[in-house]
Amino acid sequence: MGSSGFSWKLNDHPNLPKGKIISMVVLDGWGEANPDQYNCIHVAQTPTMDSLKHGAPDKWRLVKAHGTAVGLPTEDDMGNSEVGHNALGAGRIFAQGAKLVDLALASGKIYEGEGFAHIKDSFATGTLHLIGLLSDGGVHSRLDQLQLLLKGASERGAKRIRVHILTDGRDVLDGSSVGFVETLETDLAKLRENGVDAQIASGGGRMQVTMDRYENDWDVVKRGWDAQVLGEAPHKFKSAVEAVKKLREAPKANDQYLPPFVIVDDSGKAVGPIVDGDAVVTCNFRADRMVMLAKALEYEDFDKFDRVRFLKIRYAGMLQYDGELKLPSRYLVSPPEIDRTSGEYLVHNGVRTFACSETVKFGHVTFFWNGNRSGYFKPEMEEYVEIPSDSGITFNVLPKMKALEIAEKARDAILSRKFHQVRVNLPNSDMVGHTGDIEATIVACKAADEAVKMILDAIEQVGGIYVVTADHGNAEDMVKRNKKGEPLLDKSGNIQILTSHTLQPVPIAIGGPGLAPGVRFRKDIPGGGTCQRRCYCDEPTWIRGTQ
Ligand SMILES: O=C(O)[C@@H](CO)OP(=O)(O)O
Ligand SMILES: [Mn+2]
Ligand SMILES: [Mn+2]
Repeated sequence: MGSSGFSWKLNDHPNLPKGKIISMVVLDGWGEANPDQYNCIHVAQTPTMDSLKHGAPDKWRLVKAHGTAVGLPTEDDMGNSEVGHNALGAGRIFAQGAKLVDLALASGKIYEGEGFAHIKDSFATGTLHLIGLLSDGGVHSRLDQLQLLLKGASERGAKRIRVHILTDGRDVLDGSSVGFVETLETDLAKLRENGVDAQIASGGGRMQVTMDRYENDWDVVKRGWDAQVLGEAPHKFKSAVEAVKKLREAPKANDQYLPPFVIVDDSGKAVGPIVDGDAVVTCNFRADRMVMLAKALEYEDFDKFDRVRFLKIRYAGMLQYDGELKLPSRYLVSPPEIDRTSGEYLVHNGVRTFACSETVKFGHVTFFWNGNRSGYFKPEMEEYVEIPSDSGITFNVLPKMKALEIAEKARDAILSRKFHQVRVNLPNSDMVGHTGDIEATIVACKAADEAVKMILDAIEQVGGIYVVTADHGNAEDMVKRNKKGEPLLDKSGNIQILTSHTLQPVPIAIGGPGLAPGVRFRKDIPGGGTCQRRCYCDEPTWIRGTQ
C-alpha cells in the first residue's frame, strides 16, 4: 500500500476461485422491451440469448443503462456507448460530459477557464467558429448548450460568429433537422439585431461530414474540412434552412447522410471559411466522433488528407477528448476524471486482457472502457485487436458486419489460454438499428446472437466464465411511441421509425462451467445500473456466492 493508502493490489475473493478465463461480451444497442413487430431482437432468431434468459433465471437480470444510473443529467437521457462503456469499465458512475457542460454553463465557470480565455483573444479581430452536432439528442451535444454558448460568447466580445452545423437524425427523429436549424436561425437573428454578425456557414449530415470515428474513413472529416475551413462544397445555398429542406428532397435523403453544403452570399462567396487568426470551438462534449477533427485542427504534422492550409487559429474543444493524447490541448470544460478502471486494476494484478471489436466500436472496448484513455496500460499484459469495418456503406447493406470475425478472434484468444479476460463489443444491433432498417436489423441481431454462441462455446471448452450484457438499448424498439406505448404515425400514416438508442434496460447474464456453484444475482438491488456489472477485478457487487 502506498503512502496515500491506495493500492492496486486486490485481495482474493473468499469464495470465488481464481484463475478462470472470463469473457465479457457487450452487445451494443441490445435492450429489453415488449415483444412486438418493432422489437427486432424479439423478431430475430436469437436462441443463444433466449437460452441465457430462460435457462438460468437467477443468472440473468435486467439493469438500467440510461439516465442518472450511468451519469447522465436526467432520467429522460437515453444511454449511449460512451457512458455505457465508461460505467462498465470503471465500475463507478461519473458525471458525464453532458452534465459537466450543463454545470459549467449554469455557473458561468465555462467563461472563466483557460480554454475560453484562449479563444477570447481572437474576438477583437477574428471570427468565432462553432462546429458541432445540431440536435437535442444529448449523446454528443445539445442545442441548448450551443444556444447558451452563443449568447455567452457574444456578451463577452465575440463580434463575428459562424456556426458549422452537422445534422443528426440518429439520436433524434429523421427530419427533425429542419426544426433545429430554424431554432438556431432565430437565435442568430437575435444576435444580429444586437449588432453581432452571426450566421450559419456550412453544414452536412453527421455520417457524411466530420463525425467519423476511430479513423474508419478520413474522407468524412475531409468533406467537413473542405466546407468548414475552405468554404468549398458540392452544394451552395443562401440559407441553411433552404439547404436542409432542398437536400432532403433527394430520393432516400436523410438527416444523418445529408451531403456537405456551404452558405454563400449574393456574390456566391462562402460566408464563413475558417482563416488564420480565427477562433474555433468544437461543441460536442463526446469524444469519439470529434477526435479526428481535433487532430486535423491541432496537429501541425498531419498526413490523413490534404488540408490545403494548416490553420493558425485559437482552438478549444468543448471538452478535452483524449486525456492521454492531451487532445485538444485547450478546452472549455474539464472532462470527467475516470480513474481506477478495471483494465488498470487487471494489469496490476497479473491478469492478461484481450479486447476486440471492429473499427466502428473498437474504441468502445478500449478507449471508453479504459476511461477515455487511448493505448495500453501495459502492452505486455494486453492485446487489442481491431477488425477493419466496412466503410463507405450504410450498415444495413451488410448487417452481419464483422460479428463472426470478432467472435473468431475472441474464440482463438480464449482457446489460446493466454488471456484471463477476453472482452468484445458486438456492434450489429446498434449500428444497423441506427439505420432504421427493420429487416436488416433483424439480420443484425441474429448475427450477434451467433457470435455470442461461438464465444460461449469456447468458454465451455476452457471451463471459463462468461458475462454477457449490453451498453444501452437500440434494436429492441424501432418505432417512436406515444405515452401509452402505441406506435406514432406521421402525416401520411406511416410509422415513425426510431433510429436512436432507447431508455430501456439491458440484460446481463453470467454463467459458464467456471462459475462457482451457487453464484447468482442478488434480488435486493432493483434499481441497479450498468456500473455495478464490473466483475472479476474485485468482488462483484452484483454476484455473491451462497456458501
Ligand atoms: O453512433 C453514435 O455515435 C452513437 C449515437 O449517436 O451511438 P453509440 O453511443 O452506440 O456509439
Ligand atoms: Mn453503444
Ligand atoms: Mn449507437
